[in-house]
This record gives sequence, structure tokens and C-alpha cells, in this order.
Amino acid sequence: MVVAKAWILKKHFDGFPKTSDFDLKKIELPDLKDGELLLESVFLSVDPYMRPYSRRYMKEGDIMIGTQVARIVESKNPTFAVGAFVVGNKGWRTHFISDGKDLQLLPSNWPESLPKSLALGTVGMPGLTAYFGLLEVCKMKPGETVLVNAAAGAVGSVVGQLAKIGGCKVVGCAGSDDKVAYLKKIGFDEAFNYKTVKSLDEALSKASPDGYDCFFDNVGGEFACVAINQMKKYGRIAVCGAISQYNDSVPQKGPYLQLPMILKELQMEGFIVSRWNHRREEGLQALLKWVVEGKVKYHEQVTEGFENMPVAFMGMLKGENLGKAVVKV
Ligand SMILES: NC(=O)C1=CN([C@@H]2O[C@H](COP(=O)(O)OP(=O)(O)OC[C@H]3O[C@@H](n4cnc5c(N)ncnc54)[C@H](OP(=O)(O)O)[C@@H]3O)[C@@H](O)[C@H]2O)C=CC1
Ligand SMILES: CCCCCC(=O)/C=C/[C@H]1[C@H](O)CC(=O)[C@@H]1CCCCCCC(=O)O
Repeated sequence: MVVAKAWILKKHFDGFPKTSDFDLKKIELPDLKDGELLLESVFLSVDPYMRPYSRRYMKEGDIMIGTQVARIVESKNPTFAVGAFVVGNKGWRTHFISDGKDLQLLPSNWPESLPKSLALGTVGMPGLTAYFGLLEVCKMKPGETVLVNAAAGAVGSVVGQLAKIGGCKVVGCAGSDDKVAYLKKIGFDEAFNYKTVKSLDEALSKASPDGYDCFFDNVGGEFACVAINQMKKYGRIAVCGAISQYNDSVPQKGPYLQLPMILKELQMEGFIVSRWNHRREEGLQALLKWVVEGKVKYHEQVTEGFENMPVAFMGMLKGENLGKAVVKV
């Protein structure tokens, strides 16, 4: 019999998550029925959305939500071979049983040399978020200037590189000098540390004196308010995330943005990447091709050990990750 380990949300997060909010449990898995598969998680993703979504969609005692790259270890389903790798959405657990309907096989042309963990990052949901957010929400055009925050993270690092591929000038900001150096290395035209600049307003106008056509916002809050005042006329703002607000117990207040929105005739659109699930294959193939060609670089922050899932999650929320934060079981 297989005994799975799983991380439980013991107590709803109040402010920044704490170790005591999580509990590690063991679950005995039954024998497989016909049509079923047994899978073991190989890499698990820790993502910002887990913080706000836990409050909305989970109750205390539930297994933490999340995705994994998993290997099929036993199969009573002729469609799925033992040894194949899939992306699952089964939460923070080491093993699980599935009938295969909710699993996504890795693209069949995935090169052997490419880490399979990228299916949780650059060639997975965060990469698709960058791809569709830039193409469909920002509607970037060659020659435009694109601003992205949390730029050294899973989504932001792909946003900047796709915008360069699309012929744009790219400005990014991140929370450490090492991250800023990384942004320059992967081709950002301008990058700064938002934690150490004297004035965010001045740093943004120095990086692009003419303002910004597109703003891919991963952070929200005060940063977004300052940046929106530096948009060009008819600029587009893709509201992807608001990580500066996810741990707030008390909602932040204004400043309010109606005046720049009206006077500059801006478009601001929130989105969830699953809107383009019908184009998932197109997005994954484009990202995979750019990665294989070396046009999109990646970095992963790999935490070893399933027992360190909460540590990796809290570390990512604190900004300890460069690129995509994943846990290797
Ligand atoms: N709409 C959608 O469908 C999706 C939205 N998202 C959103 O995209 C954003 C980025 O996600 P992802 O790339 O996975 O995560 P990242 O890999 O970028 O990790 C999170 C990063 O956020 C930054 N951060 C944390 N707190 C703050 C803060 N108070 N102010 C500014 N930056 C902060 C940290 O970087 P630093 O050191 O620079 O501060 C940290 O490394 C999130 O807001 C997420 O919710 C992600 C996927 C899909
Ligand atoms: C207020 C929180 C904004 C979070 C933005 C974000 O990070 C979104 C991430 C999605 C990503 O595509 C993978 C997911 O599973 C996240 C969305 C979860 C969707 C639950 C939707 C439930 C519903 O439609 O009601």
C-alpha cells in the first residue's frame, strides 16, 4: 500500500503565512481500479495565487491547492504509460490516484535535456500568463515601451523577454540588486531595485522619459498608482496580479486613478490566464520553441524536499526566488 504525504491548510492565513498554519499528514491510498493511475509528484509549484485563493476557495483541513509535474508509477489505463510525465492540479501531495481525465501530458516534443520542472514555469502556466497577457491584453506593438514589475519572477521574467522578441523597449523592476543584474543579463533595457530607489516616480521617468505604452502589473498597490501616472496616451495596463496586497488584513486605500485614466484615455483590464485554455497548445509550443532556441532564458529557484513546501511558499512571497519557485520532492 502507498502512503502519500500531504500538506494541509491547518489554519486560514491571517496576514503573512506562518509555519503553524500548515500541517503535514499521511494518507493511505487504496489499490488502483481499472482505468486509474498512481502518480508520484516530482516537482511541485508554489505560486502567489495560493495566498488569496486559500481564503476564498479553501476551508481549514483541506489539502493546499497547487500543481505538480508527476510521474506515472502504476497504470491500469491503456492511454497512460508507466514512466510518462504529466502536469496535475492535485495540491501539495507526494502521491495521488487519477483516472487521467484531469492530467495534461507534457508536450510530445519536450527535449530530454530540458528540465521537466519548466512545465510549471516558463513553459507552463506562468509563461502562458506572460504570453497571453502581453499579446491579448497589452496588445504590444513593435517600438513600444513595456513596463513590468516583479520582473525577475516566473511571469515577469518571461514578460520582459517576450516583449524584447516583439520589438519593444523593456523596463523592469525587482526587489534586489542581484535580481536587477539578472534582468540586464536576460536583455531588459532598463532595470532598477524598487526597494532602494529614492523616488519610484523619478526612477520610472528616468528609465523611460516619454512614458509607457504597456504596463504589465504583477504587484498592484502603490507601485501601480505611481506607474499609471506615467502611461502614454492610449496606454494599456494588464492587471495580472496584486501581490503587494495578498497578505493585507486591512485593505489598502487610494490614491485614486480616475483622472489619469480619463485624461490619457487608458485601458486597464484584469485577466486570468485560463481565459485562453483553448489556445494552451499554441502558447506552450511558442514558449518551448523560444526556450529551445535560447531566445527565452530561464532560472528556477529549486527547494529540495517535500517537507519544505511551506518554507518555499513563504520564501517566494517574501521575494527570495529568482525565476520560478519550485519544490523538488
Ligand atoms: N492573472 C493570472 O492568470 C495570473 C496572475 N499571476 C500573478 O502574477 C504575479 C507574479 O506571479 P509569479 O511570477 O508566479 O511570482 P514570482 O515568481 O514573481 O514571485 C513573487 C514575487 O513577487 C514579488 N513581491 C512580493 N511581495 C511584493 C510586494 N509587496 N511588492 C512588490 N513585489 C513583491 C517578489 O519579488 P521582488 O523581490 O521583486 O519583490 C517575489 O519574488 C502575482 O501577482 C500572481 O498572482 C500569476 C499567474 C497567473
Ligand atoms: C485576487 C487574486 C488574484 C490572483 C491572480 C493569480 O495569480 C491567478 C492565478 C491563476 C492561475 O491561472 C492558476 C490558478 O489556478 C489561478 C486561478 C485560480 C482560479 C480559481 C477560479 C475560481 C473561480 O473561477 O471562481
